[in-house]
Amino acid sequence: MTKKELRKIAMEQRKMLSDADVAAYSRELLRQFSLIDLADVKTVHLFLPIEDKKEPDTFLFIDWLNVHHPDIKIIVPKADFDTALMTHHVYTGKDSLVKNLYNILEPAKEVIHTGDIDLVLVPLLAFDLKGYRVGYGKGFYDRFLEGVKTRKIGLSFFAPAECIDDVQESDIKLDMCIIPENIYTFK
Ligand SMILES: Nc1nc2c(c(=O)[nH]1)N(C=O)[C@@H](CNc1ccc(C(=O)N[C@@H](CCC(=O)O)C(=O)O)cc1)CN2
Ligand SMILES: Nc1ncnc2c1ncn2[C@@H]1O[C@H](COP(=O)(O)OP(=O)(O)OP(=O)(O)O)[C@@H](O)[C@H]1O
Repeated sequence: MTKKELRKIAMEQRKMLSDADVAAYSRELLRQFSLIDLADVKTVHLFLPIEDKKEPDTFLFIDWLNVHHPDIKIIVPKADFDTALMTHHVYTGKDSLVKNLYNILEPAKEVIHTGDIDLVLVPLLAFDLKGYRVGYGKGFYDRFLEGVKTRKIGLSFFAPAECIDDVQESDIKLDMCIIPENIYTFK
């Protein structure tokens, strides 16, 4: 299927989820994530969930990391919709977040992280069995992940599509994708 078709289906599937579904699936995603070896990970980059879009609740991941891996630094993005580029900032707690025009929580302060990132939790609407993904269609994560040496792990509430037909040169492949029931690893 095409990205456009997969995007539409995923948006409809998400709309059907109740808040309780989102919470339960998010806990299952975290349970799967907790099975991954983080021994070499010093820095984790993650997206903050957009209210109303029924994204995985990554605040559960933040809380879990703070308890089980207190030395891991957490980085969150700030998106510039004029340039489709993101800057990356050390997460210092919920109090430091503000909502932008697109209802995305982002750090208010401009302390930019320029060091290495060992692992990125990648938002997506759909992914396929090769590890390609479909997002909201602005290419933010493709631009960000181009040329960054890091482990890329997608988070999805739904099982993979067989194949994304219109993959482009600029599309970045995931190393893994977590769904509530399973972890997919791509070569
Ligand atoms: N939590 C989270 N943060 C993220 C992403 C994401 O997928 N999830 N992004 C991943 O790349 C970037 C943001 N991408 C986005 C793209 C579109 C819309 C949005 O609200 N679109 C409108 C349509 C607006 C338009 O087309 O002008 C909508 O869906 O109603 C939001 C975020 C960066 N930050
Ligand atoms: N590295 C890049 N440099 C320039 N343009 C890019 C790059 N990556 C993607 N694009 C462009 O951005 C647009 C959106 O790409 P695509 O449909 O793959 O977005 P997406 O992966 O669904 O969205 P997102 O990454 O925001 O979640 C496309 O027109 C694509 O050509």
